[in-house]
Amino acid sequence: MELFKYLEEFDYEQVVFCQDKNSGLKAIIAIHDTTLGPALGGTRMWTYDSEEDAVIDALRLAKGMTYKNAAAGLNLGGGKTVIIGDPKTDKNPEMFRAFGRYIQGLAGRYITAEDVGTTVGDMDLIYMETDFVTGISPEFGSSGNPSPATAYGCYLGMKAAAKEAFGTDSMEGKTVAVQGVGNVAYGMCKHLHEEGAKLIVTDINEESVERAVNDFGAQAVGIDEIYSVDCDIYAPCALGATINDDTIPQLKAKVIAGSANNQLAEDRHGEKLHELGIVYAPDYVINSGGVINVADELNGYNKERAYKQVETIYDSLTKIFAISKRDDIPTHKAADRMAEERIQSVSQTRSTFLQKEHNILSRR
Ligand SMILES: NC(=O)c1ccc[n+]([C@@H]2O[C@H](COP(=O)([O-])OP(=O)(O)OC[C@H]3O[C@@H](n4cnc5c(N)ncnc54)[C@H](O)[C@@H]3O)[C@@H](O)[C@H]2O)c1
Ligand SMILES: CC(C)C[C@H](N)C(=O)O
Repeated sequence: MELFKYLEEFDYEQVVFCQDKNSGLKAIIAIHDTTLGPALGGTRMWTYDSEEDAVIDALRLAKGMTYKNAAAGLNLGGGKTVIIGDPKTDKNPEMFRAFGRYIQGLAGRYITAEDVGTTVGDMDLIYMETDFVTGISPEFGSSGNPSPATAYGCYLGMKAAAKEAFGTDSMEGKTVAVQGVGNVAYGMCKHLHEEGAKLIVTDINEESVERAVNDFGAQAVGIDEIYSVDCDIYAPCALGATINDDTIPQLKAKVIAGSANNQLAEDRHGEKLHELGIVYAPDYVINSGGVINVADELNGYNKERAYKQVETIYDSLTKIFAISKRDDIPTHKAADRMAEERIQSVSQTRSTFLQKEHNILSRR
């Protein structure tokens, strides 16, 4: 790929390639934009088909974090890391310590946390080498695993989308088709089940499916069946790009609301959903509960304060749906506009030189 051409097109600030032969670390840290503050975004560990795929994933996810953090009202920029490898077989403590030293080298321009394939234990190893990591064990004064907060935000965001589509935000009797019942989706399903929703689930991991069937009476379906099942809401909670040319014609859902990052394969798929009258909750808004929760650590973590801020996801989505209707634009465009306006207005207030930035990392 022509890397610099891509960086210029989407205005990335920095990409760092990290290699440690001893531990097998191969990581890419992408920093998209730090106008609002240091770039905060998780670390994903995944087996990629090629190094180029890994670079592209890091870049797309980092840009998503810029928009997510801006739309969530956080004073944080966007960045993300991918570690190339199988999280089940390729991890070792030295790998995360080596990675922590690379983060320390960025001197606070980038702060990490969990994403797919990484755990609180991995964050604790990074913390041995750097302070610029969140989502570490609560014993250190941290918020721990961000998934429950993300799950709560997705549940509330789904209710806001249901209100838009069905005129009521009650989940009672609604059928939700969930793709991937991992950390976030399990918590989201718990909230939905408690409110009386019917669940249809799929996952490549059989144990995850069984857990949802046993705990919530969910109906299990095959991996490819999830798009076409009879349901009110489709919740993509695995990996990205599942809203595409193949899947859109299969959907019976009137709402798409789930935790996965980068759900639209391309922008035009968001336009197609708008044309079809399907209410799409933009991914980076509905799934911002986790980052809102870990970001609270920068002020000294307070769960009550953090969850109150997570609850604003409902109102943010309601506002986005209103802009989409008013201006007849797809919801993902309305969300982008909201995020870009915030970055633009803060960049103007920050044009005056200040010797020492306030409140960047007052730490736990
Ligand atoms: N964990 C968080 O706080 C958080 C925050 C924001 C966004 N997200 C996003 O939400 C998504 C889920 O995150 P998570 O932490 O629950 O991850 P996870 O790994 O715990 O769960 C993902 C689940 O999807 C399953 N899966 C993978 N490919 C699949 C496929 N093709 N079909 C069906 N199932 C498949 C996996 O087996 C796993 O059970 C990711 O896209 C992540 O980036 C997570
Ligand atoms: C907890 C966060 C910093 C990262 C999270 N995985 C996200 O995509 O939002």
